Amino acid sequence: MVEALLTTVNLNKSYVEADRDIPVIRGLNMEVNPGEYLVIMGSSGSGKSSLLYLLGGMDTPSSGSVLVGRSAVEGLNEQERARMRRDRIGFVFQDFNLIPHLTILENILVAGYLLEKPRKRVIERAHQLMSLVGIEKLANRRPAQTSGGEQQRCAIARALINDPDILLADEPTGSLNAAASSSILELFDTIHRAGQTLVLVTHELSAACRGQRVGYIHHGNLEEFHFPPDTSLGDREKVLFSWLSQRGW
Ligand SMILES: Nc1ncnc2c1ncn2[C@@H]1O[C@H](COP(=O)(O)OP(=O)(O)OP(=O)(O)O)[C@@H](O)[C@H]1O
Repeated sequence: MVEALLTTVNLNKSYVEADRDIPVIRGLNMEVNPGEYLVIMGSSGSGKSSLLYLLGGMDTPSSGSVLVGRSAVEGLNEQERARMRRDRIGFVFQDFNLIPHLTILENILVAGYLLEKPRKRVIERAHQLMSLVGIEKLANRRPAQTSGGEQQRCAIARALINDPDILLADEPTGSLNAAASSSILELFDTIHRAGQTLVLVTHELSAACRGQRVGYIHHGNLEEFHFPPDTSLGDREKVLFSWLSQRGW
């Protein structure tokens, strides 16, 4: 049996507001398997980002477990958790989060230098990734001198510099126009075909249809949708829309 890369066991997350517990994730059980492309959807405020942060070890559950391989994240100390995030998880955000005074190349390298790898090897890998994501000519520009789509490509290269087991992306096309958005989704398809495991949070149907399976957060839990085999992108949108509508999306 294939071992899941990420597993949640009875995962709960509440936020405290005015001395009251507000539950967001409630007893959620899920797995992310090697090589899969999982999409997380849900209405606004349903807990998509919260779940992604828990999966990536960037936040701590109120109770329950997130297992990365066989290691429970909540059992790790701060240093071990930082190492786990650095070595195993890549994160892409809606707002790119690049460092403005560094060049595109330097933004990618910074994440790579955190690992104890030879510098030469990190620089080679950064150039390979810039070529993969199509920004090799922009290496010496600062983020402000590039478009939103190019900045997101840089952020994707940065997230891949340590060859993470899983790439987690939180609304990565949310700040982009339609053309840039669709080219980023094509880039995700390419990365996925090359074997990268992906978890994408999105509220866009067209983006969700690129995945293999959709998890819809409903009342703090995850309901799963599997696309019927051999359906066109257009038909995938129709069946997913119909399934989501039944759940009040
Ligand atoms: N640090 C926090 N403290 C208190 N409440 C929070 C905190 N972070 C998130 N929340 C609340 O938890 C709920 C889920 O937030 P989350 O950002 O995970 O939802 P989301 O599905 O990603 O939303 P959106 O699609 O609007 O980005 C929301 O009601 C939000 O206001």
